[in-house]
Amino acid sequence: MRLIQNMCTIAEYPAPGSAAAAADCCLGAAGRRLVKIAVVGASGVGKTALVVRFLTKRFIGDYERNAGNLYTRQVQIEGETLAIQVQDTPGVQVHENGLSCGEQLNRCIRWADAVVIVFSVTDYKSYELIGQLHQHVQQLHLGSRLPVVVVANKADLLHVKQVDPQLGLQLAGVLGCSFYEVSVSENYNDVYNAFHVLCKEVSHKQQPSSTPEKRRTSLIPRPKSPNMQDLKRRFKQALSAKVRTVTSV
Ligand SMILES: Nc1nc2c(ncn2[C@@H]2O[C@H](COP(=O)(O)OP(=O)(O)OP(=O)(O)O)[C@@H](O)[C@H]2O)c(=O)[nH]1
Repeated sequence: MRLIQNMCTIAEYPAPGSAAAAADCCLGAAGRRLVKIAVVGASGVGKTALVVRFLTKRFIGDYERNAGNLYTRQVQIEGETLAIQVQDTPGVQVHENGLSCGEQLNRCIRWADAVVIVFSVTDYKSYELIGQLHQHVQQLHLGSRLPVVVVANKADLLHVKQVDPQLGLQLAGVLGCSFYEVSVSENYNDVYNAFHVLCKEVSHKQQPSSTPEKRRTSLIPRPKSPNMQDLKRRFKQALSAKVRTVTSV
């Protein structure tokens, strides 16, 4: 769904893949490091609500159909301010022979540095999609394992619950992802934490484990420590020279 009007706190960005988007692909505003996140999942699971909550802290409850909007905010990760772009996506369709991800959705996934896969605890089918969606995401990023967080939404709707969150937790564990059960309508902190953990993961991935400078330093051979025999010999030489000097005086 598309965010309803009047979100003046959110800056809208050009669609992924456009020339304007390509221009700021690595650095966000003010030269900050940029983390690009796509939010995917079945229709109606609360993707737009999740994005809006993360960006504005507000739950509005009424959203238009998704127009594939891209939004931005800044987040502090380990003392650094990162620019974050969040891409809301159209709901994934399911057909007899599996997932049907349109080209728009695939483009968003390819563009992203990380993905939030959302399902609703009130919709078992949306949960069943998670495994396939995760596989699809990784296939579009062959060669580099994309950070993914699985989010189980609508935890407040206990009376119509169809999925035990434990199932989500187990599945996320099998897929090697973090897992958050949230109620977008009732709790901002869990939503924030889900995005925060993902940003942290991307941030660590973006930073090379050791800088070229460090690597070069580690390649310079360290001076050999003198061996004990040599030390003893030199010590004896110095001692006898001193004795000679003393006796000659
Ligand atoms: N009770 C409750 N309702 C929620 C929650 N999150 C979202 N909703 C409602 O679920 C409905 C669908 O939310 P959307 O954010 O539009 O879902 P979507 O995944 O973007 O849907 P598509 O655009 O069709 O893919 C809306 O009526 C929201 O108000 C939640 O945590 N609790």
